[in-house]
Amino acid sequence: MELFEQLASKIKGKGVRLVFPEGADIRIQQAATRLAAEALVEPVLLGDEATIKETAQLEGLDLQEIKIIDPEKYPETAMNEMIDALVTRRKGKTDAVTAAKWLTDVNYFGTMLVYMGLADGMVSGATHPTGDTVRPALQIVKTKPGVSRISGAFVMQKGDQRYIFADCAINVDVDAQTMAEIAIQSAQTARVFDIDPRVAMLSFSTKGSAKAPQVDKVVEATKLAKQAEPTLAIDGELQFDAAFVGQVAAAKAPQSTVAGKANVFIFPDLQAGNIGYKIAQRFGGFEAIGPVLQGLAKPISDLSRGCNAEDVYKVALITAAQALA
Ligand SMILES: CC(C)(COP(=O)(O)OP(=O)(O)OC[C@H]1O[C@@H](n2cnc3c(N)ncnc32)[C@H](O)[C@@H]1OP(=O)(O)O)[C@@H](O)C(=O)NCCC(=O)NCCS
Ligand SMILES: CC(=O)OP(=O)(O)O
Repeated sequence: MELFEQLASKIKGKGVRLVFPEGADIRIQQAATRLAAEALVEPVLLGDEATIKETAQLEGLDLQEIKIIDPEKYPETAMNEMIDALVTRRKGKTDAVTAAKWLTDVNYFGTMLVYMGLADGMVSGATHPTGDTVRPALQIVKTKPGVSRISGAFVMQKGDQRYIFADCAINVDVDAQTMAEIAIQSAQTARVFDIDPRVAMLSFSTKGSAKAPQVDKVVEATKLAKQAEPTLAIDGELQFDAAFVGQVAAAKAPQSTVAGKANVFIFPDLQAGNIGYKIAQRFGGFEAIGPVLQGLAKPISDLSRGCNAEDVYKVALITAAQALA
């Protein structure tokens, strides 16, 4: 069964409540109506009800079955409870005035619905940049036990080829420890998507071909990841061609058991990761699904602003499956 059919069969009829803060966006509405019609998700759209319905009507979409919450008209008692919960969660870092201000932002409001258990997950980022989408989750939902940094992976898919790229979305620069943690998290993400992970720690150098502090970081990260998970198939530092192409691997890293056959690619910083996935997507014709946020305590997913309704639908399936995991 194809990946998204598998996810759909897992979540169908389970009543997973996903909040979509960008309720007036047509791509969100198209995905939400499809998810509701297929009984995969119970979508909750945030925003001004009249605007949301006007957009839907123009596109001929029927939102009868879909819940809409206008944060501006949220009942006063419920809003006060939300402010209190946010202030308590922030443990002295955020006062009630700031909390009330934050909650005028749909991403904070949606994140609080998830944090308070009033929704099971959230999908946003079709119109908001990643920072604005994920910051509330980093501040409020925070990491799962045992994880120190959240990161963003993409599932890159074309035909029967499927790979994981990370971090392509969150950590602007990483030290060796964080890069090692991202590698381990990404191997776990790979298993969720039926990929048996072989992890390449990417660099502009292969096995000492160049000397620079940036290369040392990748070597150190590889060592730390191996120490943390000795059975994981992981190697570095590797250039992308050595990681991916058998012939190049034979020349550049003949001793490596990962080189030439890697399927999980860990980038040394966000410049490389974000540029890398977009090149594979736009030149290489790969579908880029994600970013799938790794390490959050509750599922909140970001979208690329370049997404279409199909991307929103797929990210929603992943988010709903994470909510049931
Ligand atoms: C994600 C991002 C917005 C966080 O930046 P920020 O808001 O300036 O982060 P701060 O350092 O102020 O931290 C805010 C909170 O989030 C937490 N946080 C930040 N990054 C985190 C991470 N990777 N994992 C876990 N927590 C994190 C901090 O600990 C802090 O928590 P606190 O308020 O409880 O102390 C920022 O790293 C960013 O812009 N990344 C790039 C996003 C992007 O544009 N990607 C490309 C497109 S996908
Ligand atoms: C993931 C990503 O690059 O997002 P955006 O295109 O919205 O910046």
